[in-house]
Amino acid sequence: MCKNFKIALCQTMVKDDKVYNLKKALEFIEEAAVNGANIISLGEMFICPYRNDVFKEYAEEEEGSITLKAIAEIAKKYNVYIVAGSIPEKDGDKYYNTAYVIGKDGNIITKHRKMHLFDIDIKDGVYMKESDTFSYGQNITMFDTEYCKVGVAICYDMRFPEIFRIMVQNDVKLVIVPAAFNNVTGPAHWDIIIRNRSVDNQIYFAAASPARNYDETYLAYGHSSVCNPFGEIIGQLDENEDILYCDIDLNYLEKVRTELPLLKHRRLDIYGINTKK
Ligand SMILES: O=C(O)CCC(=O)C(=O)O
Repeated sequence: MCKNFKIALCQTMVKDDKVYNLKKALEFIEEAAVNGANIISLGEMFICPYRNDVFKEYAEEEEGSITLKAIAEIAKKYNVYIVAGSIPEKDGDKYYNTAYVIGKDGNIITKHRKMHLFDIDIKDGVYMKESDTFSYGQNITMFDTEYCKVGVAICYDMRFPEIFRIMVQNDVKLVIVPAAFNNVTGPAHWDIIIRNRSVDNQIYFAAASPARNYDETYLAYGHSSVCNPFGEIIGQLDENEDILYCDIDLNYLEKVRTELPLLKHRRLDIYGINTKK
């Protein structure tokens, strides 16, 4: 098993224009692949503005999806894994905020439907009610690679530590989270959550955001980040378009787990909940 590999987080600018957004995503993926990335992630809703009034208009069914076809082709061309940020998925009369994972052969390996929908109302801050459009995903999502098992969640999901502990119990060593925090909760919570999820679970944690578009009502925080298993942020962008590259070193992860054996020291006999594999 290869213990070292490179991930790239593509922080693209998202406009109210699907053709533009897809073209931009493909350009960034191509650049990341040429620069040696093995696993590439796009941000949450890289294909459409983060707004309830446009989600249904931008939504695609899995079968026949133009976006997925293009991402699959580029994954195969460059022999890379792609966590295709998220897109609005239409399934019958339901809609989901969905991250597709595409394998090196261009096939869909799995998909994560956002489990926790972002329904919040911070006075004079930010209002969002995703459940006006989307239905709840029902599954924790993990997939195997030749490097390690990888977990996938979407944005608000990252606030719920239970799912990452379950992932770790299933041997996940890297979590990738397409996300789009905002200019209120981003400065307050983004770094803390990323570092907490990493340090508690002794995993690499990568969060990929869209860039900030000042023409939009929802101002994405940007700041795509990667944190190592010791809780140190080893790479972070600002709010502008860019690609973040980070080397993942699983020997380092083992070193951290050996020197500070938190996972071994858990009192699973006492906690009594969520301890099953
Ligand atoms: O949790 C937050 O503060 C932001 C979440 C969010 O923007 C989302 O789930 O899309």
